[in-house]
Order: sequence, then structure tokens, then C-alpha cells
Amino acid sequence: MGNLTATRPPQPWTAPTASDPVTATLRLPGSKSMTARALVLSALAAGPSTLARPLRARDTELMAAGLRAMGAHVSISDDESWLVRPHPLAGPAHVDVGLAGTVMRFVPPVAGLADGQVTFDGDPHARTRPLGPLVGALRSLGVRIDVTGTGSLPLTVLGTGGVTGGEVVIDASVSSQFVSALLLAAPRFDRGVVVRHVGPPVPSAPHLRMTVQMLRAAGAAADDSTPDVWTVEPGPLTGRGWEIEPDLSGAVPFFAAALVTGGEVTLAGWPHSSAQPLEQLRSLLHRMGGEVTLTTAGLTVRGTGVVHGLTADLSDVSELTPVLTALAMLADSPSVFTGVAHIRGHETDRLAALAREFAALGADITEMPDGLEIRPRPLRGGMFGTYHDHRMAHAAAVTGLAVPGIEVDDVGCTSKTMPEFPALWSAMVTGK
Ligand SMILES: O=C(O)C1=C[C@@H](OP(=O)(O)O)[C@@H](O)[C@H](O)C1
Ligand SMILES: C=C(OP(=O)(O)O)C(=O)O
Repeated sequence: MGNLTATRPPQPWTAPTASDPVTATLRLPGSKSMTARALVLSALAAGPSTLARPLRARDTELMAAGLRAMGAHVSISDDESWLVRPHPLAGPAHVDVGLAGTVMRFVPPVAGLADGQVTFDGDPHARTRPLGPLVGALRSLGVRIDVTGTGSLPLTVLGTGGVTGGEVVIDASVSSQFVSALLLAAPRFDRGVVVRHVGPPVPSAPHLRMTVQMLRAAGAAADDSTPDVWTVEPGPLTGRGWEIEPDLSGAVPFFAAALVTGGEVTLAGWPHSSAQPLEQLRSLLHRMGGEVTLTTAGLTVRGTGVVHGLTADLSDVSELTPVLTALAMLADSPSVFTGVAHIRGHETDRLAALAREFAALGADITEMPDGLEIRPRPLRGGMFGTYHDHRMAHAAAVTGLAVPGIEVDDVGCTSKTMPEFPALWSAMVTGK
């Protein structure tokens, strides 16, 4: 992959309209979240690991580059798997986080275990994404961190080759990644960690369960049996073979196309048990008019061409808000989404961005402190701003299925998690 931080002159992309029901079987890239976790756990393990079918996109390439910068050996094997051979971590090193929440949260705790200085910075907007509570927690666990200004990026970790660890209280209501970040590195902390969340609810419970599940799969003693308390004992992590599942969230725009056009989309290679929030998605799509089934071909979503609005708390699956908002725009009834105040700290302030961009297309949409109200009505074509946010581009593409003339200002931002999105989408909708 070339310069991961190369600036790209945005090229407006016309989202294709669907003249017929879409029918497609897709092989999509691996889960961003699973790939990020497997890379971190593998870099901290006692022996080598392989990641089969990892996500190869900007976020995960930046994660691999950040770990390599500190000394981990991450290479590509013949079958496109990633091979990770751990090595003592050391500075000086620099980590470019891009706009990846997983990199800017999961790697600083790892840097605390390195021997030497590790600096972090990223895209301009990454400097506005929340990081302060994690910085405070790491300091209380014995990690020396220098930050400038707002407590976010750029920052410097002065690693000493070890982290004391122990008990820490944190308000993780702004991002579950603060908790996952502490837990993933904790087996290598001298005293492990006991994380106690105090504050409004932590979002993204399925991602927290994924963290605990993958820690256990790497041999860690992780306990999440007490609400808002997570305990990880100190101990070795074992290298292993990681089977990365297809990215469920990345499939949702394609599933949405089945609902909008009355078609059928199958995600091939879906496992029979998953660390990803399939049941939450199944329920949401069912309520919106879709049917989700697991067959030998994979995970199949069928639609009727009629989309229903719904009222839903999206806190478990907050990253789906942009695409579900696009679906709601095309529904036969109103929708109310709540429980996602924290997505103002995602790749962009998604609530403000969605309200602004859809209103510019003529939508009747109201921004609330923690969500959105949508009252569907006919939309007009126009430019749709993405704010470097891959899921804003996905939302525009879904809208374009039924609204001619949707121009996406920078579809290249989908390279964050799926570089092949424009080609896959066009092939699914237009056949070419
Ligand atoms: O741990 C992870 O891999 C993620 C957790 C969630 O973050 P938030 O809890 O900040 O929403 C999710 O939105 C993000 O896309 C990936
Ligand atoms: C919020 C997201 O990603 P991250 O926070 O990992 O950058 C996302 O992919 O929707």
C-alpha cells in the first residue's frame, strides 16, 4: 500500500440508481475491529501468530505500521494472511493513526510497554477525536504521556519497557475503545488491570464483548461478569491462528440495497457463530422490512422494496447510524434513532453531518443531542459531503439507489475500511 497518509484530490462520484432489484453474493473484507484486536494481541504475544483473511485497508495498514514502528514483525504470507512475529518493543518510533479510532486508542497502551519514546499524530480531524479519558487512565496506571492542548493528539508516550497496571476508574461513555484499549494490553501490565467505568452508559457493548472474547482466545484471564467492571490478570498471551470474519458493519450498506430495491444480497463466508452483533442487526433490518437468514451460501438479506421506519436505541451498533439513516430516509414511515450522542466523536460529528447533508437534499430531519428524527419525504439530488468518513459515503450510496443525482464528494474515503467499495457497489447496482 502506498503512502497511507497521501492526500487525495477528492473526485465526486455519482451514486448509481437502481433500475432493478439487486441480487449479489459478496465476498467482503475482514472485520476491521477483529483485525485490529488480532494485530495488537499478536504483537504482545509470546510467539508468532497468523491472521487469515484480515482486513487490508487504511485503518488496519496503519495499525500494522504502528506496531512495526515499535519493532513487531508484521508481514504478508503467500495466501495474503498476515504473519505477526513479536519482538521486544522499543522507541524511538512514530505512529501515524490516520483517522483510525482503533489505532489512536489501542496503540498508546502498547507504547507504554515499549522501551523508548513513541510519538503519535494523525489526520487533522483525528486531533479532535476524544482521547483524554484514556490518557488520564494510562497515567494513573503508570504510563508517562505528554500531550499538547486538548488532551488528544498529538501525544508522546515515554515507554519504560513496562507498565505497572492495577485499578483504574474511567468515564468511557464517549467511546468503548477506551476500555478495549486498556484491556488488550493489560495481560502485559505487571499487575494486569481492573477497569471501572463511572459515568453515562458505555456504548458498543458488542465490541467490548469482542475484546474480552479475543483476549480469552489469546490465553488471557479476562472477566466481565460485573457490569461496568472489567478485570484482566497479568500473564502471557499466546500466539495463534486468527480467523478474521467478514466485516458485518461493512456489509450493511449492501444489505440495505436489498431492502431498498427488493433484492437479495448474500455475504459469503459468514461463520456460524460470530463475535459481531448479528442479532442486533437482524432485528433492526427485520423491523425495517428485511429478512435475514443464514444459509450454507452465507448470510442472506432479502428485501421487498418497501422500507419501514422505526424507533430504535442504536447504542450497541452506533457505527451503523449513517446507513440506517439513509434507509430511514427512503422509508414509508418516520424513524427516531437515540442512544448515539458519542458518534459526534467518530470520524466526524455524524449527527451534525447527517442532519446537514440530508437536509441539503430536502430531507425532513431533526438533530437531537443523542440521535436523529427522520420524517421521510422525496429527496432531490445534489452533492453529499463525506467529511473523510467512510460511513457517510456508504449512506450516500444507499440514498443514491433511489434518488438520482447524489454526488459523493470523496468516495475515496471508503478506503478507510473497504478500498474496493466503489467498484463493488457499482458492480452490484449496475452490473459493471
Ligand atoms: O472497538 C472497536 O473496534 C470499535 C468500537 C466502536 O467505537 P465506539 O464505542 O467509539 O463507537 C465502533 O463504533 C468502532 O467502529 C469500532
Ligand atoms: C467509528 C468508527 O471507526 P473508528 O472509531 O475505529 O475510527 C467506524 O468505523 O464507524
